[in-house]
Amino acid sequence: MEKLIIEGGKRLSGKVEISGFKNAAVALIPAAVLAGDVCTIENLPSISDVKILAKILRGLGATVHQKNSKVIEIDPRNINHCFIDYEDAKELRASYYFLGAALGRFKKAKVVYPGGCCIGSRPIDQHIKGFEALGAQVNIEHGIISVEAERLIGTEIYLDVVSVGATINIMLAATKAEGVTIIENAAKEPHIVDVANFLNCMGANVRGAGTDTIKIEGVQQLKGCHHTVIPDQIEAGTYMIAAAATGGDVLISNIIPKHLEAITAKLREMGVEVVENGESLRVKATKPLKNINVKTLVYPGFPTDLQQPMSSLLTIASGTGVITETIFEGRFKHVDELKRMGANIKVEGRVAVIQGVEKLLGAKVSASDLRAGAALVVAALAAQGETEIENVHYIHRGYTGLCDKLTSLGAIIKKTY
Ligand SMILES: CC(=O)N[C@H]1[C@@H](OP(=O)(O)OP(=O)(O)OC[C@H]2O[C@@H](n3ccc(=O)[nH]c3=O)[C@H](O)[C@@H]2O)O[C@H](CO)[C@@H](O)[C@@H]1O
Ligand SMILES: C=C(OP(=O)(O)O)C(=O)O
Repeated sequence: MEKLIIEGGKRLSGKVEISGFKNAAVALIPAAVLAGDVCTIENLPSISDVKILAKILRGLGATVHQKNSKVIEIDPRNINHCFIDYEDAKELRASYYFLGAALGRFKKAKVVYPGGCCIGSRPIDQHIKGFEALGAQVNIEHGIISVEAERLIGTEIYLDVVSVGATINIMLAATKAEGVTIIENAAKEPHIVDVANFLNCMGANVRGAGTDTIKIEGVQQLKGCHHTVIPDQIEAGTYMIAAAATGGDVLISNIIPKHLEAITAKLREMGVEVVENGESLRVKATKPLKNINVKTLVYPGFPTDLQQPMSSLLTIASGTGVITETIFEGRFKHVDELKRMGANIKVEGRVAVIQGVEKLLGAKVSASDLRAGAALVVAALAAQGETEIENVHYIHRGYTGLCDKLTSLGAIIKKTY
């Protein structure tokens, strides 16, 4: 089993280029099922979630050509069914996007209940509500979600909770429904816009993505297209936090600064210098940092996916900080691991109270999920001595070339097996 060994206490400096957004890429690949011709997707991250989705597509009959580590060509024309079994579906959350895409194209699909990070209960009732409103029958038996419709008819769907996954899934299915679908209380995350742009590039008619009302006018046929994935705001935020945690000076390039406003604002509140320059940000930190309060919210609020790395930074800031996790009730599993490194954190329900300590000390720790892994990497980079991180496969779900990127910034990090 792969482990990361990090010798902490090295100041990060230099330039790091951000890869394509995991959460956009993992929706775009299933969305290609809807296309009537070849789709080329560029700036893909090199992560295990993308590899699994490509494998699933091949299993369904698509021709998938990985032109290089960042570019994939998908010809979905030979797909004639959609059944995704436990072995594939359990590996990641985004397997649920095949439900919406295949429902749009074939009017039916079967996908085993999705996996993904174990960070709370993660129901999919809003996806189901949307599919049913469009006219589909949904059954869940033996862990398999089956959706089937004679016709999909556009309608108005109000989401009871703001859900990224439900917004995208309904958008995918509605793209080929008859008439107009309106999603109210839609999620506004940047990847919703990226998926809408991809669909529109194929000939769909999706308007309002990025606002809380999305209007989709169904079309009969979609074509192939070229699309470039937007930069990964969570990867960028993780490097910004890592730079701050090591008192570093790092240029984060290939980003959209607008997508990073919440993290930029919070780092500045801590005393970190963040300077925006076109498609890059320079993050410069001098210790000690001031502790702050952070509350996770839907976009444009502070992203839950950065809450765990951010909590590592708060452990070494002076004073007391409070983290309130409003999206996923189980997203504090990394806390016990941070405590092994000397962090002073008390969790009650959805709130973590963090009393900053002078330093963290390297220890043996284990990642429980993707961003817990990122949080432990941040803590290890800042800690005194050596940290050994287990369960690194979670980190590979979402970070392209983490070791190489960190090494180029001056970190001392190696893999062992
Ligand atoms: C592959 C992907 O893009 N994953 C992201 C996506 O996950 P995911 O799409 O699973 O997250 P959602 O936005 O759907 O979840 C937000 C909240 O809504 C709840 N909910 C969701 C759907 C539903 O049908 N019913 C319901 O109650 C969830 O339990 C959660 O409390 O958005 C999350 C929130 O930004 C991110 O942390 C994940 O990284
Ligand atoms: C929770 C995450 O991913 P997923 O939804 O794919 O489990 C994440 O990217 O932080």
